[in-house]
Amino acid sequence: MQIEAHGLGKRFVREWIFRGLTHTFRPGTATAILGPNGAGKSTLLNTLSGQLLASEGTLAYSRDGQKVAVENVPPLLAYAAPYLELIEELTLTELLQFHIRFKPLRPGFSPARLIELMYLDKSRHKLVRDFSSGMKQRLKLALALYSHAPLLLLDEPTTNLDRAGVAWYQEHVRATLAGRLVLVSSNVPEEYDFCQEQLNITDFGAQAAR
Ligand SMILES: Nc1ncnc2c1ncn2[C@@H]1O[C@H](COP(=O)(O)OP(=O)(O)OP(=O)(O)O)[C@@H](O)[C@H]1O
Repeated sequence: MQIEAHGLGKRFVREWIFRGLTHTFRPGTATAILGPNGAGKSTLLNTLSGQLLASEGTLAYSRDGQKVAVENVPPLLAYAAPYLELIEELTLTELLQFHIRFKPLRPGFSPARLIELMYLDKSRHKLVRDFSSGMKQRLKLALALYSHAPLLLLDEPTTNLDRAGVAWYQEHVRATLAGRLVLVSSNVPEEYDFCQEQLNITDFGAQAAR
């Protein structure tokens, strides 16, 4: 998956969040989107993935040299972020079975395998509502990392994770990078130290929370 942004800008009402962003995000690369709180990292991720409409500029998506229309991006996208909700009324097993009907897992992976990888065997029949915040984050990450999707967006991926959880993230993000376009929004080096590229959103007019 490749994303070409040209002169990209996003404004909420009269406030420009970023402007003039021209960059090609190439397949098989991982880019860290850096910047202070409130600068617009999440807004940029959502704009790049077509979930928010850009206020100016253009975005072009392609996969294996073929153009991809913006409305066809969602099935190609796996996304983990603090503001994306899990279905709390389901048990872990029910949630995985429901989720994979819309977002299949990578070939060779099953819900049972994912539960093992997350070390959540004892919680397979527990309601997601009753998970700790760290367990929920590990679940969100596993669903994104192990989805069969060529575009992976990770927004503040170690939110709520303890040391063991951070080590788990680092192991599994590296295990699932190959061939994907990965964008990580972060302020924490341990979340993005595998990224070959860095893009600082303040270079495009963004400012800290105001
Ligand atoms: N839907 C919206 N309407 C109006 N303003 C918005 C909207 N979404 C975000 N903003 C504003 O855009 C700016 C950037 O927010 P964003 O969440 O993208 O920053 P961030 O860099 O991801 O922050 P953090 O590091 O704190 O998560 C903030 O000033 C925020 O209030």
